[in-house]
Amino acid sequence: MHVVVNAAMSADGKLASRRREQLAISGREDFDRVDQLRADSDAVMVGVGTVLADDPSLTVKDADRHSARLDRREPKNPARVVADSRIRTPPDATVLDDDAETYLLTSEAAPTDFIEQMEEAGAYVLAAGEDRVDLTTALAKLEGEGIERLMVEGGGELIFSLFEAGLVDELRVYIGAKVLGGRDAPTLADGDGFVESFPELALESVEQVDDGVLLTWTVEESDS
Ligand SMILES: NC(=O)c1ccc[n+]([C@@H]2O[C@H](COP(=O)([O-])OP(=O)(O)OC[C@H]3O[C@@H](n4cnc5c(N)ncnc54)[C@H](O)[C@@H]3O)[C@@H](O)[C@H]2O)c1
Ligand SMILES: Nc1nc(=O)c(N)c(NC[C@H](O)[C@H](O)[C@H](O)COP(=O)(O)O)[nH]1
Repeated sequence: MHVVVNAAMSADGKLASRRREQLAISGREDFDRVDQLRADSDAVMVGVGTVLADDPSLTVKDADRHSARLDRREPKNPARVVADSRIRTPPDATVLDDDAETYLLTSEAAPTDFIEQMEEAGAYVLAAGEDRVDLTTALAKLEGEGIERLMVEGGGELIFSLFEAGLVDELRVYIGAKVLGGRDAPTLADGDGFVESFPELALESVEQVDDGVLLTWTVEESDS
């Protein structure tokens, strides 16, 4: 599986303000690029923190253009994937609508009645890990479902865990022309933070997009 993390951050490294509300950091051209990346992916993944904060749809917005470009007869949305250890996704969340398939990655700690509720809403529930989603096992299960190209849209907790597990192949960061501040505002990689060995990146490209910059990095193999 090829895993691309894509996120937009402010000039001071924040994914959102301290209120954790949906906030456009990207401009139009960058949102178009994200739409294309979604269209080119088999699935788009977020953590449940992003579902609770933004209620995203994670669908392709300009489906006609991308299906023509990809020579598809019918427009097709990528699957949606939510990392949600104990199932906090609300039953009326937009990611559970009929516009795309949705996989909910949970742990053994997820209550059975919540699992049933999600399945009734049409989601495929995959359990991996005891208290928290074991991302290595969960992504292997997704690969078994035919997902080869996975795009991760955040947030910072999920992105940190994916780096920690050594699962990220590529990082695309759009840096927008805003300063958000806030010591508790989410950043690109939150979690507990690394202290001894740090994921190393190789810069592939630097590009001006809108009034910001798009950085594309590949992730170096770790020695450990
Ligand atoms: N600017 C951007 O590109 C962008 C993208 C996505 C989200 N955001 C913002 O980020 C914020 C949400 O980010 P967040 O960090 O709070 O939440 P998140 O989306 O990273 O979700 C974290 C949650 O996922 C669940 N989870 C399950 N297994 C996990 C694992 N192994 N590791 C980590 N988490 C696991 C946990 O319940 C955890 O609390 C919102 O403010 C949203 O607007 C911004
Ligand atoms: N690329 C990007 N630029 C931004 O400025 C921004 N705020 C996000 N945020 C990502 C987050 O995951 C959002 O929740 C989804 O981008 C919403 O997706 P929908 O439009 O509902 O499909 N992403």
